[in-house]
Amino acid sequence: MSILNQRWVELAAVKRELAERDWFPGTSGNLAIKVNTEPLSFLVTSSGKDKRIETDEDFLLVDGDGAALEETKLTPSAETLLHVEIYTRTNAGCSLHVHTVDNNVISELYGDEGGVAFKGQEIIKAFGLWEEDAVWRIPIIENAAHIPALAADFGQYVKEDSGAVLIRNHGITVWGKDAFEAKKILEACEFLFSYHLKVLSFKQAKSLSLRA
Ligand SMILES: CSCCC(=O)C(=O)COP(=O)(O)O
Ligand SMILES: [Zn+2]
Repeated sequence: MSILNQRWVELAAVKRELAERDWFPGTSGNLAIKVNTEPLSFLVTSSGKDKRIETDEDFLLVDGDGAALEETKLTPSAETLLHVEIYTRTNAGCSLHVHTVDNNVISELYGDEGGVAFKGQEIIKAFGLWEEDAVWRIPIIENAAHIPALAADFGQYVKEDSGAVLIRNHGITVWGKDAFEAKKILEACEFLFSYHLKVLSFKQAKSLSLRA
């Protein structure tokens, strides 16, 4: 199997798993996987499709500017430039972007602080942080309709070969050395968001019941 086909199969498997989690509401989300480093090329999801459905037009190959490398009627994801930032700034091999209610609520709750930090949670070992007092901080950037501006802002936080950035009231983009690592980071982030929101709501319910 060619590298291109191998990467297609890998990305299709991730897409299937994220779809099973219902992480692609309303056609949102986009995924990418690197095919070649020099010159850069990567597969990215076609824009505007229902990513829960599997077709042979799910991905297209683009270059380091995010432009299609083959004659196609498909349009690369509107957010391809964010994936370009990742592959041009790091050695990451896969990048994933999803919109969930939990990541949107967390981004709104902590957006004014420019980030959200998690500590004291076993799952942050998924980010390669093994120390007892380790802190995992996810930057939060403001959303922008102008994608080149959004990508430029996003790029400032793309420094390591794996990471995550929340886009306020939009979604999360994560990346890792390969599809396995990117998915692990995404799942760990969403676990932390869901846990945190549950704790906040139970604490509020408890304080209300103590006041009653
Ligand atoms: C209805 S979601 C709005 C666009 C977006 O944020 C997204 O993630 C999906 O865009 P794409 O062009 O990748 O389909
Ligand atoms: Zn999006």
